[in-house]
Amino acid sequence: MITLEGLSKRYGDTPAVDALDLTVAPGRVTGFLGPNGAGKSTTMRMILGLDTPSAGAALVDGRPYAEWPVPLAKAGALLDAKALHPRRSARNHLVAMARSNGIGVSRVDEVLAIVGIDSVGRRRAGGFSLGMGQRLGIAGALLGDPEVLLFDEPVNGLDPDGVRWVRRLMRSLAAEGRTVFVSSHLMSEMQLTADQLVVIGRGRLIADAPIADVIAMSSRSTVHVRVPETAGLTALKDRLATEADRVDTQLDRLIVTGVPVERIGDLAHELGVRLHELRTNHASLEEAYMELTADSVQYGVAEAVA
Ligand SMILES: Nc1ncnc2c1ncn2[C@@H]1O[C@H](COP(=O)(O)OP(=O)(O)OP(=O)(O)O)[C@@H](O)[C@H]1O
Repeated sequence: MITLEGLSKRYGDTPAVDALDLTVAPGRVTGFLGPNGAGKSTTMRMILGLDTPSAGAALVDGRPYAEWPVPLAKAGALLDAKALHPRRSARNHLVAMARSNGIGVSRVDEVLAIVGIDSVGRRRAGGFSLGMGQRLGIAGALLGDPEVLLFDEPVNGLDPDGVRWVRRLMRSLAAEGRTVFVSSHLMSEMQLTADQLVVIGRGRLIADAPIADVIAMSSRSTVHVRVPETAGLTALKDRLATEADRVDTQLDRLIVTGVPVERIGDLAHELGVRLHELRTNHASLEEAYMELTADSVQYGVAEAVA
């Protein structure tokens, strides 16, 4: 488990992370989202003791990461896949990491095989492609067989096969009861991988909720109701107008925002209105995310008018 308590980091006058309170629970994949400069990497660095908080605390299983006797056995991370000695072989890079944590060298060969780069383990890591470098970074994260895993943009540079592999790996690590905290800008990928979403903007928490709730809360999620009789359509529309955020009519169809599908079904039943269709049109995660972060985008460009 990861716990953030009032976690803050300032660089000069700029707050990079601003009073974050958060629990990242085991047994699920938690996606960590936010616009460029939102503070995701800074938060991850503070969890790993690589940056010192200006205020508050970041705890891994109740203690600062660095205080664990074998840190790599508690938490493993992929932060910057390029942060390695370019002339060292991939295997030697992992051997050095393992030795510093008292981890047996046999585990190095295990993790090289898990990430699928065992055949190139003796090649210089500096000559690796972006995707191979990511795999090596993930091998490093898995080295201590840790309970907590942090991945900053893990699918960066991976081909579709590699992306699927990372998705399955994250899901299986979470299924084993581990805490998996992963940042990404790829919304479609997050929608497939994450159970829980944490969204930050300008260093502050915007949302911490199951992915299904984030999507359901979006105003882009609507319920479509098809009503064959005009009188019924009008009656249901008038009734919905008292509690919906918005009701639009398209021919024999009502498009309702802000009322759950179950409630609409109940209201139609109460009014004796016959329905030919009742379905939820879910927003995509990308739509929900854009809406949540609209006020926090620092480096956005004005959207072109079609
Ligand atoms: N070493 C540093 N010195 C000064 N400012 C920094 C430093 N590191 C980060 N920042 C600033 O802190 C803020 C948060 O940056 P951070 O890299 O954590 O964001 P991020 O959410 O990871 O962004 P991205 O999605 O672009 O990777 C940004 O405004 C950034 O410019």
